[in-house]
Amino acid sequence: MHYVSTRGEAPALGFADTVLAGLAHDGGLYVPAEWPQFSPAEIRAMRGLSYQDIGLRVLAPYIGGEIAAPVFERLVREAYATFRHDAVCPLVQLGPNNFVLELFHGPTLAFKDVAMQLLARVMDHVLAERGQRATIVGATSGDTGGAAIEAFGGRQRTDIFILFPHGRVSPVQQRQMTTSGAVNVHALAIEGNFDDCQGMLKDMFNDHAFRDRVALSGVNSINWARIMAQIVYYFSSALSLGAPDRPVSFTVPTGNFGDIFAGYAAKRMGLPIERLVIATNANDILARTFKSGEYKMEGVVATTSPSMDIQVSSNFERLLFEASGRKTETVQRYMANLKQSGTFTIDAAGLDAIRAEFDAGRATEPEIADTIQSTLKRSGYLLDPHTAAAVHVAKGYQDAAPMVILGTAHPAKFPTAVNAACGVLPALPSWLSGLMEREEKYTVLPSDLKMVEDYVSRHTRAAR
Ligand SMILES: Cc1ncc(COP(=O)(O)O)c(C=O)c1O
Ligand SMILES: N[C@@H](CCOP(=O)(O)O)C(=O)O
Repeated sequence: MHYVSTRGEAPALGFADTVLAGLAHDGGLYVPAEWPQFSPAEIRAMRGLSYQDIGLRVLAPYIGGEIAAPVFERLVREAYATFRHDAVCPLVQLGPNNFVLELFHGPTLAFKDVAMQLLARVMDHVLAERGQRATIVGATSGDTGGAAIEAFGGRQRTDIFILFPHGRVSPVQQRQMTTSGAVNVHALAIEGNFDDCQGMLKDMFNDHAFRDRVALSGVNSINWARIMAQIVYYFSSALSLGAPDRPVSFTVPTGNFGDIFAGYAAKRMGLPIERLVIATNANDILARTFKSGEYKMEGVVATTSPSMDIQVSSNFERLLFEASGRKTETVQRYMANLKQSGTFTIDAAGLDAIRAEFDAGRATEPEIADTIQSTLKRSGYLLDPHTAAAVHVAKGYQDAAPMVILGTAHPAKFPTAVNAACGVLPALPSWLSGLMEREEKYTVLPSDLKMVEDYVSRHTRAAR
């Protein structure tokens, strides 16, 4: 297996190089050169397997033999031993044909742990084999940062710098990033929003001198390994509901488009998926694009689902690549327009291709609050605001296929919003109970590329 850039001007790479590269050298994102295929019989044969064993089968073609099978098996088993539920990602039934896939039983209570726990182990293994170190820089709207710090904190071969928007993450999210205490962890509160943080991260990757000097790597979903690991739970949940003999639909709370792109990948691999529904909060650029074909930035508003307060949805580029028939010139044109004028228009064929695979809807703040309240009343189930956005949007798509809503965060990460919506104050699980009392350590920096690069250069131990 090798991986190609969505912009077509970077060398194709094998699995390990793709993981270390993060973003391609031409500014594009890596995607598999072809989608591995699973026949209905091969999918059927996964029924009844554990989450870990399904993962080993689904992920094997992507590794392409670059990590020896027994080693990869150990990494997978160690990664999911950190989860507090035997099923790793259990399904909970809310009503007839209606399910929540709980992705928040990992150490930081968000779906990011599913991929990050594996990515950290894979990266460590590759770096150790090569005798190298790496500097990891990540941008977060709240959850990726905590998951990355938890997964990479204390590791010998990496220093990790997480850029988060100052004052725009929940108090629990912030403490998960600022109280690690590990010497290789640096939490940077940036005076800006998530798009500013992610924009600077991409600029760092495109500053090749800096990138090479610090051996830059990324753990956002620009890194293919993040998407890859998230494909597994589409298989595991669909298998529990009768795949491949019964199609299943998914509604996914969406920001950076990584999670739902993993669903698209599962479909391309042969998993029968009826609908893939994009659910946004009030920052609805994806829902608007789906309707009009015009991707148009309008500024971000702060919501009770802060992790989805995103305008520049990085993985949408992977979809544009597929929807254009893998025409890298088309992707380059769209991305150049976006950079220049904050907008681009998807051509008719591309838009038809996207509409053939996806549906999309948005949830307003009152709709999210109402959904938290009514779901608690009707099903006795407490949603976090991100999952609630998806539950609201999914209501418009109830048909014959079971609908699986991706439960991306535990409600205790957003206690104020949940309490305001339904009067219940969700408590943190016991292993995190001291979190809010721990001492914080973080540095506030302006949204200024040179200042952030300078900070990273001075504090990394991987500089050449
Ligand atoms: C809790 C939560 N839900 C949903 C999302 C959106 O996921 P994605 O960015 O993969 O679309 C995020 C952040 O990305 C998140 O942290
Ligand atoms: N919502 C995310 C934003 C970054 O997403 P990623 O999946 O690209 O890492 C967050 O919580 O940080």
